[in-house]
Order: sequence, then structure tokens, then C-alpha cells
Amino acid sequence: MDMHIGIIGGSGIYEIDGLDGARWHRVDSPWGTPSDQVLTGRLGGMKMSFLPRHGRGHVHAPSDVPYRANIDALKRLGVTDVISVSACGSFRENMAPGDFVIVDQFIDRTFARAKSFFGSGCVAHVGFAHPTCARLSTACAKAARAAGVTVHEGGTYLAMEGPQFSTLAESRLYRDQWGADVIGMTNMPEAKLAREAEICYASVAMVTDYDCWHPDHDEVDVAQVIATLTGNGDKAKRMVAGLPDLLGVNRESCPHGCDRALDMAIMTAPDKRDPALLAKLNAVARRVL
Ligand SMILES: CSC[C@H]1O[C@H](OP(=O)(O)O)[C@H](O)[C@@H]1O
Ligand SMILES: Nc1ncnc2[nH]cnc12
Repeated sequence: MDMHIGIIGGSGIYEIDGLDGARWHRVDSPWGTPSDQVLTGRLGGMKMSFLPRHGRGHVHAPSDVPYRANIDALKRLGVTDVISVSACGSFRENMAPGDFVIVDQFIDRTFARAKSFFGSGCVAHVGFAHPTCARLSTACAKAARAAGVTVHEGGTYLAMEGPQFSTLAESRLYRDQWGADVIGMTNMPEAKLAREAEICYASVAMVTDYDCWHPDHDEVDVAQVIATLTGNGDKAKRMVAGLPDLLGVNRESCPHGCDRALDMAIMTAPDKRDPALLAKLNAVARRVL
């Protein structure tokens, strides 16, 4: 099978350069309209598709990003592995603005988003103890280091609803009591949906600020995030350029089982399944339905 990387670009990343045969095109999804068209092409011979999470011009707020349509659209294009590139605040002194954290755990504090492709008519429960793909994450860490970035391998990302930033009490709670390392507004439910769609998922969180807990730094605001993002965006593009050599164009099945997540997940008896929901699942769950 061909490796096909999907990059979901967060705040400050609305395109990527250097794709051979690059073309923006519309992908229709039964789950709604994706955030934007998808830029497809090849990098070092490897298939790559890029989707700006907030749309070009940053039009979608974190609560309104069409997460299901985005993952479904990438699945329909044949994407096997998604790399999420996001801005985040840091709860750790040593995870400084400009550094990349390769996230391996999440705490989901979002509450106003559709979080599953499944539901009444086709109930499924996928395993999510290890929400990111170690194979893909390791490649991202190597590529980022080779691009000269300071990389922290492993970290817990707290996903908040937003769009307001956290209060000081929340920031201290997440950092001191809950052990979160970074905070952002978008990786949930994206990571959950990628797992349901049997797509490997890695999260590259680019630190832009110290949120509001740090006594020696100003509390986060958009100006601070944008100032750091300008440098981070270039680093992310250099990281992406290193991926084809590390991952190769031919894809072995995932050693961690991300691409077989639905094997034991669907509970609803075949004769009780809702045909309308099954029709919408025709890309995400195509392998098992
Ligand atoms: C511009 S600051 C807050 C905004 O930035 C992050 O976006 P993304 O995760 O897509 O890079 C954060 O989650 C918020 O949506
Ligand atoms: N401090 C912060 N909180 C939430 N999302 C962010 N994105 C970038 N910085 C952030």
C-alpha cells in the first residue's frame, strides 16, 4: 500500500510549499463541508494532502471546525497517516516558545463538538489508551530535529473548548494537578475521529506561549502567538520536507494497530444497523462494513 500523509495545518499554517503537481480541490463529504479545499501532490515521491484546519484566511473557530468532514475527506482521498500541526501554550518551563512537543496523551475538556462518526444505528467503541501513533510520531520527531528544532518526545495536550484563553485558576489546575504539558483548542475530537477512521495520527504541538501561569511571562494573547508562529511555520515546513526519506513511499501496516482500530469495535448487530448511517460511514468504516 502507498503511504499517503495528510497534514492538518493549524493556526498560522494555511499552505505548504514544494508539492509536485500541487492542486487544490474540493472534496465532498456526507459529514459536511470540510474546512477548505485540500491541497494534494507529491513530496519526494510520497503522496501528500494538506488541509488548513481553520480554512485559508482563518475562518473557522476551534468549536466550529468541521472535524468529522475533515477526517472523512482525508480518508476519501486515501490518506493513511495524519500529522496535526498545531500552536499550543506550554505548562513547562523547559518546553519553551519555538520548541515542538510530540504529543502522546490528551485530556479532553471540550464539550461543544460532535466527537464520533458512530452513534445510534451503528454503535462503536474504539480503543484510545494510546491516542497517537508511535511510528508516525517518531518520524516527526526525527524530521523536526533534523530541521534544527528543539523537540520534546512525549507530552500531554489538554484540549480546551475556547475560544477564550484559560483563567489563571484553570491554567494552574491543568499544570499542577492534572499534569498537562501543553494546551490547545483543536486536537480533540480530531484525534478521536482519526482513530475511528483507522488513520494513524501524530500531533506536533508548536509552543507559542506560556499560557498565563508563568510569573515571568505575560499572559497569552493573539499577538504573542502570531509572533512565535511566524518562525514556527517555517520550522514545520522543514520538518514536513524530511518525512518522505524517513517514512518511505511504501507503507507497511501499522505495528500499533491504528489502521485496524475497528476490528473489534462495532457493537450493533448487522440486522439492526441504520442504512442511512452506514451510507455515511462508507469511507471511514469501509474496511469493516
Ligand atoms: C491563535 S491562538 C489560539 C488558536 O491557536 C491554536 O490553533 P491550532 O490548534 O489550530 O493551531 C489553538 O488551538 C486555538 O485554536
Ligand atoms: N495558551 C493557549 N491556550 C490555548 N490554545 C492555545 N494556542 C496557542 N496558545 C494557546
